[in-house]
Amino acid sequence: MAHATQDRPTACLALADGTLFYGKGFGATGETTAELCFNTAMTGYQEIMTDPSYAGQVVTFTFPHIGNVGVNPEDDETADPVAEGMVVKWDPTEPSSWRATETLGEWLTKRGRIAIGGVDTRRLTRAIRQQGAPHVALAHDPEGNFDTAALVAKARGFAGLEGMDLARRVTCAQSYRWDEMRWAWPDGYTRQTEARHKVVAVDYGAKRNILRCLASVGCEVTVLPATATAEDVLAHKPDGVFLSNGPGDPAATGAYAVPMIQGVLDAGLPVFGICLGHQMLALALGAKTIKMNHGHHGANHPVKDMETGKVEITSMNHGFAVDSQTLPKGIMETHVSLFDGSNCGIRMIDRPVFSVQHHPEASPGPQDSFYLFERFAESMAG
Ligand SMILES: NC(=O)CC[C@H](N)C(=O)O
Repeated sequence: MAHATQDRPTACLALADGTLFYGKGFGATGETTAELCFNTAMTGYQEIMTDPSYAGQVVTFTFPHIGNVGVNPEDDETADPVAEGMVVKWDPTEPSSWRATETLGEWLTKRGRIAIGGVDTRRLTRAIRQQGAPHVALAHDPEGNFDTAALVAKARGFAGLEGMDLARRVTCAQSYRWDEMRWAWPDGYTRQTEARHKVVAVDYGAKRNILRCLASVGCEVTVLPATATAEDVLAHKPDGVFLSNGPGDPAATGAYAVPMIQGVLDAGLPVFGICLGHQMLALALGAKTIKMNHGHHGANHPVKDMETGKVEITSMNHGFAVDSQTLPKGIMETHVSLFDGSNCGIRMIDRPVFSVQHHPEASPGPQDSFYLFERFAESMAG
């Protein structure tokens, strides 16, 4: 009997269609509801869990060995994990890295995030690919008591990310100066340590490494909350404006971001956007965004630069996309996903206003996309 008790599942993942996955819980106990996505990256689970763009989502990791290098204070993309929970194949082993200060489980527990191990993540990923990102409830109970009908009902009750403005939830409370002039890359890759360009970065859920990358190409960065107006931005007399990544539906956040962006465009400033920032720049220029079936989440996504013909290996994390069919005249499609042909970049033909769907601050390439930061800095040099 002791054996049976030990094997009793302590976590349950319920999909809205009634499918149940059982496993071993780690991290916090309790319940959460979210949209479920899968991420194919082999490294960077800590950066993924702390990427604010994952708010409202539970992440299934397709790579089986998650947690095996522990967690450390340097790799956070923001102060807290913002993904709602994680689903993994194997239970994490003891960390084997000199950088580890905690186990993944301890770290998740402190931050109130639930994880389930021992799940057939291949089966789950196939289900996500076939049906689209499902709504789920994830529960962790050390006693293994689950009211599965109630969990399925909670999964069904989750409103979904469409129409959700989550940027307001994860943005900074107040403006601040990004003063970390430290290397954006572990190998010390940097271009510029002296600030030459005044940049306002509007924070819809910005990853720290984006701000580091801006600093490393010579930007003095002032970060403003998501709800900043064009007047708030222009009051800083910036040389250029950066629009960050972030969670939720671009159309919902666009309700207040688009007027701000249009005001900045009217002022004639260079603009650079990443991910949610890209989607909202597209909205401000008159294009539309759509919800994807299961999105792009991983660190091996090939993106073609249509102007040079070069392919960049990129990091991706998005569930919405710019509909390239809706790009108005004067806006060119600069980048395209080689996985499915979806839009990955735009620019105004006659002005230094551009944005990309992928994450040039992340480093699978490892530096394939860094030129975008340099392009932004050059556009402010005149
Ligand atoms: N990483 C991001 O900025 C994500 C943008 C948007 N929330 C999406 O899922 O498409």
